[in-house]
Amino acid sequence: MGFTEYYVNIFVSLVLFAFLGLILNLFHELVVKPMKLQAILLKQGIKGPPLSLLIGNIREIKKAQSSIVKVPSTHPLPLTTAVHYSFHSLSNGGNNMVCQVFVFSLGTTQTLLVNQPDAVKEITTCMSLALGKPSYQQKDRGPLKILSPELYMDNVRMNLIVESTFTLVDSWKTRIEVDSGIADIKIDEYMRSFSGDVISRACFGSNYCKGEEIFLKLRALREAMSKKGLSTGVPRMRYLPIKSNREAWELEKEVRDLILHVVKERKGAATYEKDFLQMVSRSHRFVVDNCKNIYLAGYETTAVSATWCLMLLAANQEWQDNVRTEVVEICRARTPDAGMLRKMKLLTKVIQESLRLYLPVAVVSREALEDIKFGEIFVPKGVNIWMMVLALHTDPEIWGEDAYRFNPDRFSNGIKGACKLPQVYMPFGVGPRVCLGQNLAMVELKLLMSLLLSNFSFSLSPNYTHSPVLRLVIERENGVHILVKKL
Ligand code: HEM
Repeated sequence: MGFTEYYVNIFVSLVLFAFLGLILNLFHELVVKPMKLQAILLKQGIKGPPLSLLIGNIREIKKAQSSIVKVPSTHPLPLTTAVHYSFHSLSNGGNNMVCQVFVFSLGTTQTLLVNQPDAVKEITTCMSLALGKPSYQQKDRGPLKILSPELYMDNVRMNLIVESTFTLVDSWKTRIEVDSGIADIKIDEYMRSFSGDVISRACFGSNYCKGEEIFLKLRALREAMSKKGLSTGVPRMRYLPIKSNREAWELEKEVRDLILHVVKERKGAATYEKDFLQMVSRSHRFVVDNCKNIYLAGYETTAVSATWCLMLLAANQEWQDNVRTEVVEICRARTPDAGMLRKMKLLTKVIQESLRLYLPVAVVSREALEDIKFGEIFVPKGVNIWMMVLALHTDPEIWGEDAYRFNPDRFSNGIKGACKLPQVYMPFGVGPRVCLGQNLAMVELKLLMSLLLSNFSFSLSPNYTHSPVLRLVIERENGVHILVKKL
């Protein structure tokens, strides 16, 4: 054997070994592991739809989602969000050992869906003990910590939010003038611009115009992913070079470039010292991932919450009038500050109730990082646990007969007084990975609502149809139309 031939043979053998290793690894990840996890769950009587290779039961999930019950547009509104029925319809028998859980698989991942209070008690404990990390998210919060609102919700940031709110108020005043006194406004885009503007200014030191391209691309990315069922989480399938993935990769690259551009600009302009980007000085990948998280986590969520809250105020005139009276009395024609916002008890109750019924994030998820036990149920490491917070927020056994009704008064004695199991109220999640922006979000919502209420009155437009749908967040399929009048 010649010298060259010898090396070629070694090279070919190495390639073959590597290929074989890859095939074995894929077989283990895609077939052996999910089957093993499913067998452990099955042994305990926890069944799920049959597992099909690679795509799991994504088809069933999609089918169930598309058959969501549409709630008719009637006044007063039936506030049943209907969305969670799509998940209930997937349950094949459930299990009544400790809780009603059922398993479904997202591609190669086994997921337990939990919506029973007994199990939630155990799960929230597990979350608080940091035994799980949010599924499909980075393990380390990293520089996200700097958003800790106790530290950073100060007057400067507050003023930035006020500026964003006034931009919105002014644009509505112009619309009302053009429409001779009363405007029929589809509020969704306005709420998105507002929320995007706040994130851009308060965390990234730019305004919505600059951030807009990033938000639009992120939205397109989100849509591309949810269209293909990828948002429901099939981690390994994300790497296959199929058309939808290639589209998503292209968008991801564009978002990355745009974010890095903002980062570079920020480095050159020393303005607001607590600006998020100035505090982050690690690798590009790390910066981009964290910025993407903030843009995504803080943008749609707040926009959607504001939209639903306004819809509820428009549909409940008495509450609207009462909250307006409270705001006017506290503010006395001054711009609200932190002290004034704290005194707005009625507004706080309205926002809490709105976040109960129309919480943007319907599912809080964790991946078991080690074997754990929930009551009698053994959950092996690697299984994802999805908590259907939406179902828990509207369970009559927890909230009483009027669980589906808009009744902010239930929060008169705080969350503890509002329901039997206060730990199930978790619009911002729970445990060590609880939402980092919750205080910022509450301040945003309070400022926005108080300034809108002191400038305008609202009612539902005849063009409004009640159609909440569960995508990545609970949003409205046809948008929320309200009639807005200047006071
Ligand atoms: C009404 C508005 C908002 C709602 C309802 C909301 C809700 C949530 C929920 C449910 C989670 C998951 C928590 C868990 O898994 O336990 C989360 C995570 C997160 N939120 Fe929010 N959020 C809102 C606004 C914001 C804002 C304005 C920001 C930042 C500017 C933000 C930043 C984050 C971040 C960074 C995380 C990930 C935390 C981690 O993984 O450690 N959120 N949010």
